[in-house]
Amino acid sequence: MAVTWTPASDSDFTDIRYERTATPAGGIAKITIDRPEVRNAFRPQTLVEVSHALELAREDAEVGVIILTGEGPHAFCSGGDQNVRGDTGYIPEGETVGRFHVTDLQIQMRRLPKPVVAMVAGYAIGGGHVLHLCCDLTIAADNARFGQTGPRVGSWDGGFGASLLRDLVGTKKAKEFWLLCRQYDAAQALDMGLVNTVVPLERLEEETIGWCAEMLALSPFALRLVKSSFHAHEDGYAGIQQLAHDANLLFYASDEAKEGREAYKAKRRPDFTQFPRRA
Ligand SMILES: CC(C)(COP(=O)(O)OP(=O)(O)OC[C@H]1O[C@@H](n2cnc3c(N)ncnc32)[C@H](O)[C@@H]1OP(=O)(O)O)[C@@H](O)C(=O)NCCC(=O)NCCSC(=O)CCC(=O)c1ccccc1C(=O)O
Repeated sequence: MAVTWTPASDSDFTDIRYERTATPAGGIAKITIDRPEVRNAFRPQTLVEVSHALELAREDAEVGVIILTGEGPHAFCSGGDQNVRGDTGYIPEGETVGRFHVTDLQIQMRRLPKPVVAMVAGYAIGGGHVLHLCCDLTIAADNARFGQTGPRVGSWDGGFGASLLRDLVGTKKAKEFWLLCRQYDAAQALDMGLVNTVVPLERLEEETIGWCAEMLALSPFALRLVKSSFHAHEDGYAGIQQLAHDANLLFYASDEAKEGREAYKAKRRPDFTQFPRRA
């Protein structure tokens, strides 16, 4: 399915593009890291903008699925921009002290109650590889290459970069990624369960849209629960909290929960006897 993308924000993004398209089943948002001159490496500003765009997509009731991608055929993302890496983290322009903006972004992607799909052409390397790991699905072009470079450049990610990778490819292979810093092509990535499918580069967006359209045809709240169910185990207490709060959202619509609310407002004792104690 070929689609037309429309810029979808008043924000003055410098490092990304935020676009939307409408399909009969609902809207798709696309966030494109737009720094091809550095293989779409991210600097703090890039991540601030991605985070803002994710929030826009979350709050947009028309949007059901979000695509994260990189500009051009050469790279999805090559991780942290080594030119703005200081001794205190990655340093925003005009500031002297840095941090890892990617820490919060990874959590935001996991928390987001809509599926996030990585659309990968070219390199997904370093912190860029971790971003694809944090996406719910990955659609790869046949020129995609995956790998971690941390130990080569004096860095590592023992968070999602290790744990999610291990969940996908197994401990030995995940350690191989990190201990040898090799790169793996798209066929190898598919073989080891790192990506969902591989298609010719020229069909990458069409295929990704197809997967998004399939999800858009499904129950949005069921998709939300599927996502939080997976993360309940993977993300520990924070994952359980997300799933529990999602369930509570549903419970709020029940007569039983409404009785508690209405009784409180009416300053009377709640009458829960009308509700069955289900076996
Ligand atoms: C990606 C490459 C394999 C692509 O190779 P190639 O196609 O041959 O292109 P190049 O000629 O190498 O690159 C073109 C141009 O881009 C510049 N560039 C590429 N990547 C970066 C980068 N990451 N930072 C800055 N600049 C970059 C390159 O220098 C060239 O510029 P010219 O001026 O034209 O020469 C290859 O480019 C490559 O290996 N790149 C480096 C990959 C890398 O090591 N990335 C950093 C890994 S560390 C990291 O990402 C930490 C991230 C993070 O914030 C973090 C912190 C704490 C916990 C977890 C994380 C986390 O992992 O997320």
